[in-house]
Amino acid sequence: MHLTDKKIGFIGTGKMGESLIRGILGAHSDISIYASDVYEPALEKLNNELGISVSTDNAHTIANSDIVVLAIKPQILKDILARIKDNITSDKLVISIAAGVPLAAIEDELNSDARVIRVMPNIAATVAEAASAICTGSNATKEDAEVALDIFRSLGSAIEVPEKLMDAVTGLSGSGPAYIFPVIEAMADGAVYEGLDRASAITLAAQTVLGAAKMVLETGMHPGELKDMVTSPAGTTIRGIHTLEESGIRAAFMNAVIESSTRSKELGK
Ligand SMILES: NC(=O)C1=CN([C@@H]2O[C@H](COP(=O)(O)OP(=O)(O)OC[C@H]3O[C@@H](n4cnc5c(N)ncnc54)[C@H](OP(=O)(O)O)[C@@H]3O)[C@@H](O)[C@H]2O)C=CC1
Ligand SMILES: O=C(O)[C@@H]1CCC=N1
Repeated sequence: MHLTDKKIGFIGTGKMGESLIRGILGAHSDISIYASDVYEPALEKLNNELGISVSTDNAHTIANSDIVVLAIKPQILKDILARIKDNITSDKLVISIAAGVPLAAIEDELNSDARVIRVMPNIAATVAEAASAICTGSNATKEDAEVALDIFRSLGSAIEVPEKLMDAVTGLSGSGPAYIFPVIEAMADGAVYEGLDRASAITLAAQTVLGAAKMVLETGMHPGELKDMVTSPAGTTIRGIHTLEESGIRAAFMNAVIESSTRSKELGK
């Protein structure tokens, strides 16, 4: 099975829908993508820039697709599912990326044979560096899971997890890019304070985050050990680390992930 044999439809072309569409087209330029949304200017932009087929009619998108990605807000998911229920036949694979919404809640709104997979990607799909996790619904086959993993691995990395861990994934990697953007901005601010120009400061800060992440992924070393490689005794780095620890950086990041996971659980209720 090749992904390019599949036609993918997007319901919702907001921030995440567009990110996934751009990422998928970057990885598979000849794939057929259909998309619908209520906001016509967003559709026109995607049609003009990417040449994909667009419509304001979700039924049209579904009819043309083998895989239907639900990229709409969790709060309106139930309403939309009720409206598209009879368009989702068992020959289609449904992928929901809605934060918090459990597979059972989605399956309850669809016909009993609906094949559903839940995925938590992140916005870095735009540049094929997303970190995604998937879990499978009661009718999804092994092949469906492979198809979903293929799609999201082509957008970065993807793993399968038990559904009970999806809120933790949401708090960590789903929301995570938004924790790191301010870190990059703030690090650059520090260098601007010290006299570096803004553009150079942002480039150096972003490359520093990218390089640190790549070292963790490629060396397999523990982040603490990598940190120790940078901190010379009585050097510059340990002074910076001391300040960060005084500011409670570890608790701040842990709490961000925990609070975001808690909000994901709330969205599922
Ligand atoms: N943003 C992110 O980084 C991530 C988001 N997610 C999940 O992705 C989903 C989408 O989030 P995001 O892209 O940020 O949200 P957006 O609001 O940017 O996108 C949702 C889009 O759906 C449109 N829409 C509303 N009603 C309908 C309808 N009836 N039919 C078709 N389209 C409709 C909205 O239009 P309008 O605005 O006019 O209402 C909007 O363009 C959410 O469930 C979120 O939890 C998951 C991982 C990361
Ligand atoms: O903030 C949100 O709710 C969505 C889900 C994960 C990232 N953005």
